[in-house]
Amino acid sequence: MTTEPLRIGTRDSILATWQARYVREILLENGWPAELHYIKTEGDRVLDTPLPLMGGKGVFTKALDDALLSGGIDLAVHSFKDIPTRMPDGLKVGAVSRREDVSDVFVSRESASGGAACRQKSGNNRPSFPDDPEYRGVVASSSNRRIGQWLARYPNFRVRDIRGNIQTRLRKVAESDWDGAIFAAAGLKRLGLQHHIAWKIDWMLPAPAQGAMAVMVRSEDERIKDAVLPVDDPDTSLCTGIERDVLHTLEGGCSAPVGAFAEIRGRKVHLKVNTVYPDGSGLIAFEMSEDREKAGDLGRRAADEALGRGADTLIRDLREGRNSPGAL
Ligand SMILES: NCc1[nH]cc(CCC(=O)O)c1CC(=O)O
Repeated sequence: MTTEPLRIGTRDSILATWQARYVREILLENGWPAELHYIKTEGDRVLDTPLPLMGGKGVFTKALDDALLSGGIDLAVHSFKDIPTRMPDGLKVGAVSRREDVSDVFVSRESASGGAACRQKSGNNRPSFPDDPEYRGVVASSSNRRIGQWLARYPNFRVRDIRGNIQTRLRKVAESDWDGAIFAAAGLKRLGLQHHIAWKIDWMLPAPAQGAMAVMVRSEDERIKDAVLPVDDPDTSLCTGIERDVLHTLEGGCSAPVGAFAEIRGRKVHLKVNTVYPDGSGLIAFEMSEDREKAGDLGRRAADEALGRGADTLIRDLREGRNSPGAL
């Protein structure tokens, strides 16, 4: 039995590092010392291109997949929502962590710099700008899903692209003349930056697997698969698996405007799905539930339901470069 520490591959952003350290703690508690290996991905290097234009698939994961396959690292820790639904040959998800807050939140120009002073009382998710459909505001996001859902609700907003790690994005918002930007609550909370949240966007559906971490391992590496098992939360694994099945069946990449959120309520799994054009038109939204024991194909069935309701046209239009229905 060797005593070499396990090698955990991670991106070098502070969120990625926090997540890799979280996994390292659990491994250590279970008798597996481990060290972090920092690896830059295309998504870290190329910061001047909007995410949906970067070819989507695996911009935050490919360099870590390659390091796993070549044996340079033993496991890789990711935000699960950044992992393409099509797994590279030879790799698999070995564990899915319990979820942080899954919601998307609004960081206003004021809360990006000031924080707590402008924070609203919890339970009050009222917008930080005039809640008037005529209001012509500006919101920043590089996610088609967030932009589409936002414009479906606030069609008079203009949209700005925003890239970079969490601190960079907070700084950009603070220095901007925008109303604010949309962030994942999970990232801000993990880093103790929740005081920058102005309000929770409680009507927005998160990305499939948002708020969960996933540990990637080599499919054949029994030793590492055993080591990472204590990180796994079976309920989160079930729910995020269903959400990712929706995206996979719709054949949307990680930049597809697909929201999906599954949660366990008693004996049932309850799933919410929506799809929308990035210009805010053509919103399709519905819910389905199924007994836990029979929920194995809930994600696929929900995707079929979405296709029947018109998501087939959306997927075709986006693949052919049309961002709104009928636009040629
Ligand atoms: N796409 C980048 C990304 N990937 C995971 C998170 C946050 C953590 C999570 O959602 O699990 C973020 C930042 C964001 O969306 O604001």
